[in-house]
Amino acid sequence: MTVIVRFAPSPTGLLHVGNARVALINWLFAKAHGGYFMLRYDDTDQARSTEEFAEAIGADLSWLGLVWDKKAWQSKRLDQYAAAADKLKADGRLYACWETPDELDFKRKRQLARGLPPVYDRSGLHVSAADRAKYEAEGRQPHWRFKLEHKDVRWDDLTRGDSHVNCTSLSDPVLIRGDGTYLYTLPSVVDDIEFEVSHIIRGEDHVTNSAPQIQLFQALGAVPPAFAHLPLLTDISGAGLSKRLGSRSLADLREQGIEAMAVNSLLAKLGTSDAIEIRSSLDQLVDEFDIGHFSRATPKFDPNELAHLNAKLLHTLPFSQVAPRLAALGLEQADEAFWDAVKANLAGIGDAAQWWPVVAGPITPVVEDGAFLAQAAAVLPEGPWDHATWGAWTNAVKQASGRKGRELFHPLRLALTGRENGPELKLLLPLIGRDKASARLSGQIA
Ligand SMILES: Nc1ncnc2c1ncn2[C@@H]1O[C@H](COP(=O)(O)OP(=O)(O)OP(=O)(O)O)[C@@H](O)[C@H]1O
Repeated sequence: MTVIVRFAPSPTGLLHVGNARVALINWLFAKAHGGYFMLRYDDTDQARSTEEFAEAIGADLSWLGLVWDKKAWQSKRLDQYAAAADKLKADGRLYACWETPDELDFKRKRQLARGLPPVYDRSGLHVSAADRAKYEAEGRQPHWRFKLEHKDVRWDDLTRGDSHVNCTSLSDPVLIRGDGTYLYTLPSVVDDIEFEVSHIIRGEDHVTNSAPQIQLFQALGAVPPAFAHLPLLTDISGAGLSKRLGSRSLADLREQGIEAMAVNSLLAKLGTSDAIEIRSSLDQLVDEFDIGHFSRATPKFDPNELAHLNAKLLHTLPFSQVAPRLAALGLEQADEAFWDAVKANLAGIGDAAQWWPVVAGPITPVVEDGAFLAQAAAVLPEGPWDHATWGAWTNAVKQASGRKGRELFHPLRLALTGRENGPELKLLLPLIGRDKASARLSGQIA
């Protein structure tokens, strides 16, 4: 069987880390099984969907490296949904209902007051021709419900195991609103059939939808795909994430200097039995992927954990990979030695910019003890300088001054870099060079 999966966001906001986790797991599942990943915009809600959000979602997925094999827009496929609706009507599985929202509300309240579950009573099935004519004359538009079979629907969920929903306790779902627009269910199933989706991997928010959807697959003459419902990712406080509220968006993370592979490394392993470690490529995550490793416990997104992974990742990146990005930060002259010196001290790649003046100048040195610095300047070695220079020089300063430890090193760092702490001076010193070092030790801006 060819594995075909889809990520189906509504373009109503920016992707958050929860959406990204589902997209990534779909993509990894497809690639681990030699299959295909589809991006499908669930944009039938024309009022809230925008082209800008659709583009931003595509850009976010591309940034993560989740290249899609196919892309579709539900708003361009309305004819297919109408054809499916016609078939369901002809088969007696889609029926018109004429209640107004107030009438439905009243019915629900009455049922609840009698201690009954607020399940739709199917009165739409028994509307007389006269009543129908009356409603039409009043200008009412019917909404359309899918007639469920009142039975238990079971499926073997790849994450939740044996799952079932008793459809007797569900209202027949509305598939088409009074204004003729489609709710999520019908377009989703029609697309999954047409695009031959083999596995639906999505958030747990869709578990109860699965039973009516399975019946809908069958009513449209198709075999339902396999399902995996993953627990929803929450914030560290346990609060939910929402695309519409703009929480934890990928765009924000990118803005903060977080690397795509740091996000992928975290989201591919969060909520699994595997250790969370930095991975430098999606291929590595594909090799390690097993959907059976995802647990049912609610995973929490911890920004500090991501920041920590990001710093670790930067440490592993070769200069060839970061050179264009350093250039984009205005550091065209930064070379491999600079990158190797600073990479361990960056929270985000943008931080490299703050270290550039330390090697290229000018900076204002911090002079704590001028006499000591003069003593140190006097024993500065002649060039050429390399990684051994710092050790040789500080040994000489130690001999000359009798200082050691922090008392020896800290004033040198303050003078040479103007900062309390930072990259290893062994690596920085040859980049600063003798002239600038000497000037800074005497308190000059250099
Ligand atoms: N917090 C979350 N954790 C994991 N998956 C999620 C989370 N929220 C949504 N998803 C999944 O993301 C996919 C895209 O869903 P959808 O576009 O409806 O996102 P959403 O964030 O729920 O949107 P909105 O906030 O606009 O309702 C679905 O598979 C959905 O189950």
